[in-house]
This record gives sequence, structure tokens and C-alpha cells, in this order.
Amino acid sequence: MLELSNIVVQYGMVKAVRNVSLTVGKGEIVALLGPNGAGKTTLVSAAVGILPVAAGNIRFDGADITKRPAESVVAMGLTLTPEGRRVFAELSVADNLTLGAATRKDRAGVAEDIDRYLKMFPILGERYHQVAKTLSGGEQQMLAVARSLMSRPKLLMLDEPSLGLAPRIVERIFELMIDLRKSGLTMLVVEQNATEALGIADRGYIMASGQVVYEGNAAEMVDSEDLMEAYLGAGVH
Ligand SMILES: Nc1ncnc2c1ncn2[C@@H]1O[C@H](COP(=O)(O)OP(=O)(O)OP(=O)(O)O)[C@@H](O)[C@H]1O
Repeated sequence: MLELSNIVVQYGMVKAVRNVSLTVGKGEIVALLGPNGAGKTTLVSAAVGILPVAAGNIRFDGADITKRPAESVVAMGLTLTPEGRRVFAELSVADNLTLGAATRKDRAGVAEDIDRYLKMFPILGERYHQVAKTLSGGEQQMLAVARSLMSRPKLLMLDEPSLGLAPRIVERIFELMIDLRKSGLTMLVVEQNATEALGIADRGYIMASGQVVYEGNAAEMVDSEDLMEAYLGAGVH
């Protein structure tokens, strides 16, 4: 469904992503792991058109999207929930959700989806008219995910969805990903919680210093203590 080939992304003269190739098949959950500064956020930002690629090719759902602007990529069904619970802080939960559907024209479908996601995230229903900045960290992350889902993605990329959240909320986020997969969503998840991410993923990639240093079957990766130790060190819980 998504095919990144030999991607290079630069900040000025610095190559943050160096020749990375990665694929996500329909229905898969793929985990993208690696230490701080490895280039994971840069890679997913480039994949959705937020950052330009200096070289390489991006294909999504049969089309070349390498040079497409971000809005057009979202409209095609490839959406990123960025790192750091980025919601519109001054807007209500309701407005955040509606804005998530900005690329859609089917009003009735949007209303149905709001109902659906309020059922999936009951806390957002309780806080429906509250401004987002008054929500707890976990609630804001739920809102960020729900807002992304409002664009009706075929493939959702989640950048560190569990970052800074209490263990109980982290567990809830991972359960949610399992539910979303059952509903047919394909996902790429960037995570520091390597063990948990590989626990729900089919395959995993490990990046270090801008490159993919390992890729493999998630169950085999999580069982390999040497691998986890070598590449992920303190990131392993
Ligand atoms: N806007 C920027 N300008 C210059 N350098 C940047 C910028 N954003 C990131 N970098 C650099 O690019 C490299 C990759 O950063 P990136 O945020 O993609 O890593 P990451 O794997 O997502 O890390 P983390 O797990 O800490 O979020 C780092 O060396 C970082 O300092």
C-alpha cells in the first residue's frame, strides 16, 4: 500500500534520512523503532508530504505521491498523527474533529464518523464542547488520533502515540490500534516502547543515524534479546 524507496531528506546540508526504503502492506501494522534522533519523525513527515524529499520515491495506493502536497496526500487516504498530541488547543473537541474532516465533502458521512468515534472514545463525548487545551494528556492524544481518523485514512501513521502517557493510557492506545486494525485500517507506528509496539505489529524496522539498520518479523524481533539490546538499548522496557 505504501512504498518508500531510497528516501533522502535533508535539513540544509544535514541528511537526516539517508536512502531509506520501507513498505507497508494493506492490513499490516508496521512498527518503526530507533533511538532519539534516528530520523523516524523526519521520514514519516516526508512520507505525507510535510517535508520535501531530496531523493527517492514514494508510492501510495498505486500512485506516485513523491511531490504531492500534504492536503492532497491526506485526501488520498494517507494521514499522520504527529508527535506531541498536536490538537488545536483553543478549539473545542467538536471543532477539532470537524477540522479533521476538512478534505471531505460528504457531510452525512462526517456526522456518522463523529458518532462512531465518540463511541470509540467515550471521554471525547463527555468533553465534546470543552476546548482541547483543558483535556488531559491522554485525552488530547485520543483526540489527536480521532481527528486523524476523521479524514478516513486508508493508512494511518502514528508518531509516538504513547509518548509521555501513563502506563494505563499507553495500554489503551495499543488496544485501540488493535481495534482499528480489525476495522480494516493499515498502520505505521513510530514508537519508543519497542516491546509493546512489536507486540501488536506484523513487521518492524529499526532506524539509526538516518538509516534502516534492521527489518524483520515483529515476533522474531521481540524475541531476540541481542537485537533489542544492540539497537534499542535503553528504549527496551
Ligand atoms: N527542523 C530541523 N532542522 C534541523 N535538523 C533537524 C530538524 N528536525 C530534526 N532535525 C535533525 O534530524 C535528525 C532526525 O530527527 P528526527 O526528529 O527525525 O528523529 P526521530 O528518530 O524522530 O527522533 P525522536 O525519537 O527523538 O523523535 C536529528 O539529528 C535532528 O536533530
